Amino acid sequence: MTIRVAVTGAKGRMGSTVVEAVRAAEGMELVAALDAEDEISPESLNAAEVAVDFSIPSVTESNVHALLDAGVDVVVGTTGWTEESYERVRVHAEELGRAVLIAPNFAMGAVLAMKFAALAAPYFESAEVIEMHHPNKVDAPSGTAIATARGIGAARKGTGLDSMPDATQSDPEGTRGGLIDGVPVHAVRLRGLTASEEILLGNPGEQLVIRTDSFDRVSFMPGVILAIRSIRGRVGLTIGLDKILDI
Ligand SMILES: NC(=O)C1=CN([C@@H]2O[C@H](COP(=O)(O)OP(=O)(O)OC[C@H]3O[C@@H](n4cnc5c(N)ncnc54)[C@H](OP(=O)(O)O)[C@@H]3O)[C@@H](O)[C@H]2O)C=CC1
Ligand SMILES: O=C(O)C1=N[C@H](C(=O)O)C[C@H](O)C1
Repeated sequence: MTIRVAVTGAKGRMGSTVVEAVRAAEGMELVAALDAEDEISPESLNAAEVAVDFSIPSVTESNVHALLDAGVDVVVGTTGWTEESYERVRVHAEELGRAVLIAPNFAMGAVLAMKFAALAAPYFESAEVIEMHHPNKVDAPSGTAIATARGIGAARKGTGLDSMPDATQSDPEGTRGGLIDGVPVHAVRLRGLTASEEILLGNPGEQLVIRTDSFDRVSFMPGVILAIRSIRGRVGLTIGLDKILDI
């Protein structure tokens, strides 16, 4: 059976790539391509069953609520989510018996890098995350870096690795990065990049580096298409593509 798909943020870098991917996908039909100027309503969604949101961090939550009210399940790649906004969407989706999947990164390499980092984290004294993106990105740090740092922080809990070795006493310019769950996170914006992340893990005399690079936005498309196919039949909020891949 054909899945009727709508895209919100359809004129953006990711949205326009998703539009092409849905058009090319077997068993899917693109029935609506909405952007900033378009209202989200049952009419504008044109009987879509699943909507994919790649808009901007400041509007994604309200888009998701509007999409749920309009009667569709929602796949979200937009960043900017907090524990509070997750909770509001979880409650709304459960009330309506609908499904929302929010993933900070749909690229296989990035999903696995987050997993590998959490797996390695309890065995290293030091861990730092460096995310590197194109200079048009509006948010920092990246959603992927936040999720990576949270995964590392959670994996270190209860292991005796209370804090990381760091003798820094003075850093008036904040060059040691931002701390997320105790993990230093550094953001680079560089012309020529698309999306990269490096996780550095250190012990006396050794280092493990986990690196993932998206050179092209096509890297995110297999994950987005898989999410569209998998979301039907689920209820409530799912966070992360790893849950769909069951890894
Ligand atoms: N999960 C993942 O795998 C990935 C996630 N991302 C995330 O996806 C998001 C989008 O990134 P990117 O495509 O580069 O950004 P862009 O700025 O290229 O695209 C965003 C689009 O959304 C539009 N928009 C603005 N307001 C609304 C609205 N209310 N409703 C619908 N659309 C709206 C923008 O229009 P206008 O320009 O007129 O404001 C623009 O066309 C970011 O949060 C980014 O971090 C990116 C890559 C992969
Ligand atoms: O804005 C981007 O480009 C990306 N955003 C996501 C993020 O913030 O993690 C995913 C990927 O890194 C590309």
